[in-house]
Amino acid sequence: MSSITLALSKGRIFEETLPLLAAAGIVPADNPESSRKLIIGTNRPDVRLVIVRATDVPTYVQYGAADLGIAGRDVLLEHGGAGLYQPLDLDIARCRLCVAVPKGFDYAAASQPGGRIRVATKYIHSAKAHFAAKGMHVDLIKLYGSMELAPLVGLADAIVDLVSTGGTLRANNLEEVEEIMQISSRLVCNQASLKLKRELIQPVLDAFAGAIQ
Ligand SMILES: Nc1ncnc2c1ncn2[C@@H]1O[C@H](COP(=O)(O)OP(=O)(O)OP(=O)(O)O)[C@@H](O)[C@H]1O
Ligand SMILES: O=P(O)(O)OC[C@H]1O[C@H](OP(=O)(O)OP(=O)(O)O)[C@H](O)[C@@H]1O
Repeated sequence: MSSITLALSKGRIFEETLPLLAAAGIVPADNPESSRKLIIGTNRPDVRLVIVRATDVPTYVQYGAADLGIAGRDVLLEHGGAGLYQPLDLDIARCRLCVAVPKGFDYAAASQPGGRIRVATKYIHSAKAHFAAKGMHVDLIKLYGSMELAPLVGLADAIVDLVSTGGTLRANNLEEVEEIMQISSRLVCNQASLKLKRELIQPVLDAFAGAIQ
């Protein structure tokens, strides 16, 4: 019997995907927050979930280890999207990619064409494209977490990071100075899977599309 595998990350994406899965008649058998299982069955024998790191979702789908996945636009832009069909913006995990600096830092002066600053980020590709379009010279420092700390301890002048409520910036005396793009999560599909397993995948795509508010 043919079956489909959906790659999801724990936390907000899993939580916000549950109603979409429900609309497709799919109910996970375990909660990844409490279970250590990495492969989670569902009420449907032909659908299973694999729980992976948010940044690994596109890779699992690209290589066909998962047929479908849900990943943020931020993650997809860094991955590049090779081999992935992106049929749906699910409008979940909404936030924005921003430039932020310590309060009082004169970003307007530093960001004049020809200006040079040091920027810490996990989003090297998107940051590079943004600053290149502004004609700024930027030394990018790759971090994997807690970007907000970098300007506070002299590692960088600015950060490029995700902002939602702005609470993390405020708590660390930082301010947003530029929005780079709006972010939400998308459904991605392995291109070969879509051809070979269309009869299983299409109803899931249709149910998700119908459930997006
Ligand atoms: N504060 C936020 N509010 C809303 N959506 C967010 C927020 N932070 C991140 N996201 C979105 O949710 C996705 C998953 O974020 P999550 O925090 O679960 O993983 P992560 O910790 O960024 O990734 P990794 O585990 O690979 O380091 C991000 O790629 C982004 O698109
Ligand atoms: O504007 P806010 O509402 O404060 O959200 C912004 C924070 O959210 C994200 O981190 P996340 O919550 O994913 O942190 P974690 O990965 O450490 O859980 C992002 O990297 C910011 O630090």
